[in-house]
Parts: sequence; C-alpha cells; structure tokens
Amino acid sequence: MATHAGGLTADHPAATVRIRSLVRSFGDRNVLDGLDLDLGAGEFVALLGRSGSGKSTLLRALAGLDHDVTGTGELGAPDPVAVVFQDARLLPWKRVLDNVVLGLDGPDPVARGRAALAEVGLAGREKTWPVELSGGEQQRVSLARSLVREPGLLLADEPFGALDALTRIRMHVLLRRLCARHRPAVLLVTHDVDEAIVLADRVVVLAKGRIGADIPVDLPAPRAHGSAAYATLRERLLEELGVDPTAQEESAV
Ligand SMILES: Nc1ncnc2c1ncn2[C@@H]1O[C@H](COP(=O)(O)OP(=O)(O)OP(=O)(O)O)[C@@H](O)[C@H]1O
Repeated sequence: MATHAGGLTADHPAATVRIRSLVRSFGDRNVLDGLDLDLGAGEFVALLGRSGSGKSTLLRALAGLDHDVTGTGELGAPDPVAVVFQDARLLPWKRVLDNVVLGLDGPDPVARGRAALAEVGLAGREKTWPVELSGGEQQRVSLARSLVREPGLLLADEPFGALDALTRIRMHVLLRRLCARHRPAVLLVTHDVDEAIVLADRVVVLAKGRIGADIPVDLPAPRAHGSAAYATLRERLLEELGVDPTAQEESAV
C-alpha cells in the first residue's frame, strides 16, 4: 500500500475513496500497476506525475469514464462524483444557468443553480451564453455545475492549465473557499508544483503505475512562496518528479 507520512492511514474509517491494487492497461502495457490510494472525506489531494505517468487514467477510472481500457482492482468512491476538466465543456446552445442545472435532481434546481452561480461570482450572468464568457468565467460555471450537485468527490484534471497566471491565482482562492464550504474530497491533477502546494492538504506523486510518494502539506495558510518550509517542500516534490530544482526556474513538469 501507499505509505502516508502523516494523517490518513490505509484503513482510516473516514476514507471516502479507497483504491486497492488498481491496474489499468492499454494493450499489454499496465499504465496503472497495482495502485493503492485513500482519500479522507473532505481531504484535498493533489496528484503530480510526469507526463504520461497515468494521472488522467486514474481520474477517468474514478469518474467511471474508462470504457476503452481493461483493468482490475478495488475502486470505492462516493456518489456523486463530479469532474472538472481543463476546458469547461459547457453546452454552447444553452445559457449559463441552464448549463448549471442540466439534469440536476432534487427540489428547486433553478434556485440552487442561481445560488451556485452567485457563489462563484457570476450572479446576474444567468442568461449569458457560454461564448460570451472569458475562459476563467467558463471555469467558474463549470465549478458551479459540479458543486451544485454536492459531490462527495470532486475530480479536477488540470482545471486551470489554460488560464493566465493572474486568473489562476483568483481561481485558487475561489476553489479553496468553495471546498471549505462544500467539503468534497478533491483529487486535483496538476503539472504545477506550486499549485499543488498552495491548494492541497496532501500531495501524491504517481510513478511507475503506483503512488511513489505521499506527502502531507503541513504549511500554515496563507502559504507563502518565500518561506523556508515552502521551498523545502517544493524541492522535495521536484526531486520526486525527477527534476533538478537548481537546473531550471520553471516549476511546471
Ligand atoms: N485511449 C488510449 N489508448 C492507448 N493508450 C492510452 C490511451 N489513453 C492513454 N494512453 C496512454 O497511457 C499513458 C498514460 O496516459 P495519461 O493520459 O493517463 O497520462 P498523464 O499522466 O495524464 O499525462 P499528461 O500529464 O501528459 O496529461 C500514456 O502513455 C498514454 O499514451
């Protein structure tokens, strides 16, 4: 099993996601090869790994979207699971509010949809068409569409990868606030070591089809880039990713 330097243990009663011996193969190649991972209820976990290491494959398995892949293993996830991708994937022929409430069960979906849009800072934009929104605004709609369903697990596959640096910082603040309020477990795939440190309670690194490192982020908020503890953790994560932190300035891998 994956080792946890702190916090959750493999059979922690509060684990809401429980993955054991997960194998996912394309042809005769095992992309995931006996992977174990737990997420606690409300826990925010960032998933790092080199390109092609299988991060999206793991997310798709958790989302139940891996129909083109063979596999074995135990995969327990709460219901419902929500997914946010790098592109917002809004239906262009539906207005913003209609995108948020599409297929939404339960009482008063329109009121809940409006409240969700207000939460992401888009009150008053309910009747707007997706094409009239910026990339950051479209991602806000995508977050509203996910969180209005009160998911037990939010899967995010590089959700801010296509946004400019300032918008990304604003989205980090928003996502932290939304997660503190709704408390889903979160598995966030990112290439950005700083994004992982700023957002996550725990960072896991995928290597050779398994969780190769599992590191709690014990830094006080707000997580300042300048602190010694931040720099040490950043260096450790870059090492886990096989990047020499002294050789280059970029944190994206
Ligand atoms: N549908 C598919 N058919 C065949 N091989 C696939 C398929 N999807 C993914 N793979 C392979 O599985 C491996 C893992 O892919 P995956 O997209 O999960 O990696 P990743 O870590 O998310 O990569 P990146 O960071 O570049 O997005 C890659 O080698 C990829 O080529």
